[in-house]
Amino acid sequence: MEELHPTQTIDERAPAIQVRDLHKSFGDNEVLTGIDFSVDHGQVVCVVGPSGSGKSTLLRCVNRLEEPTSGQIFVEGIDITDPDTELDKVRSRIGMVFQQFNLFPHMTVLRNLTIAQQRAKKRGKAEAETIARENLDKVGLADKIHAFPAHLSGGQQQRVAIARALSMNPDMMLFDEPTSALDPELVGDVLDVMRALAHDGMTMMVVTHEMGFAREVGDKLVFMDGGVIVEEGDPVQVLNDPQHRRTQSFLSKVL
Ligand SMILES: Nc1ncnc2c1ncn2[C@@H]1O[C@H](COP(=O)(O)OP(=O)(O)OP(=O)(O)O)[C@@H](O)[C@H]1O
Repeated sequence: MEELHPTQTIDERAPAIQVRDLHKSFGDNEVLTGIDFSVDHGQVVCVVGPSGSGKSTLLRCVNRLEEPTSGQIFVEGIDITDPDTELDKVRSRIGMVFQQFNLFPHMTVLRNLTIAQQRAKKRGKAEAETIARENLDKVGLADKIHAFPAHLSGGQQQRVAIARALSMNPDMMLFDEPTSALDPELVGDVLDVMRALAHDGMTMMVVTHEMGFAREVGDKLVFMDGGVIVEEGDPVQVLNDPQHRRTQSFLSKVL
């Protein structure tokens, strides 16, 4: 039997995500300047910080949409910065939801959910459609299966994007400002879906300024500024305890 390289083996006891001394530069602009943190299985970690502080870059490094300049990132014990790691296998364990939904506009909702399953997971059409229907039901959009994205509200499109990510059976989900592009009245439905996922035990890393969500389901609140984590802790404590005044001062300006 082929021997596995140690860093290629999933370690169930390891944190879901562990980041060590992560640096990322674009040219001579160092955007992440030494990030250390971890996310345990089933935890919900919310990330806040000013525009340009590196929040999206951090998420994008975790699923290797960006290549770190230095440092290490372990996903379930696998070092994804190791050149020997098969990135596609690790990426398939991580679902990502973007601010702008990123649905294919020329495809129906159903096709948006089946295409990656068929291509990346090699599922047959019938199986992919069954899984798609289950996940659309979960986000309350079973009746929109044949609609095109342009005929849905922003909130509905984002719920389709969440259902699409779930259809790949991820172990964890990364959300990059999932409600920032939505009209205020549509935010609640998306947050309800995310709350339900959190209650089901999904491991989640969420860039968001929705502090009601962080308080209610977040296990950790991380404040980034200038490419580093400035403060972190239990959301209720970070939001109330004077010790975390830098996070509070930032939030008081943006909320
Ligand atoms: N592909 C890229 N090429 C060059 N610079 C980039 C790239 N991506 C991000 N940056 C720069 O990195 C810095 C951090 O960007 P990032 O998007 O991670 O911040 P952010 O905290 O998520 O901001 P926002 O809240 O506005 O989305 C910014 O100065 C940005 O211009």
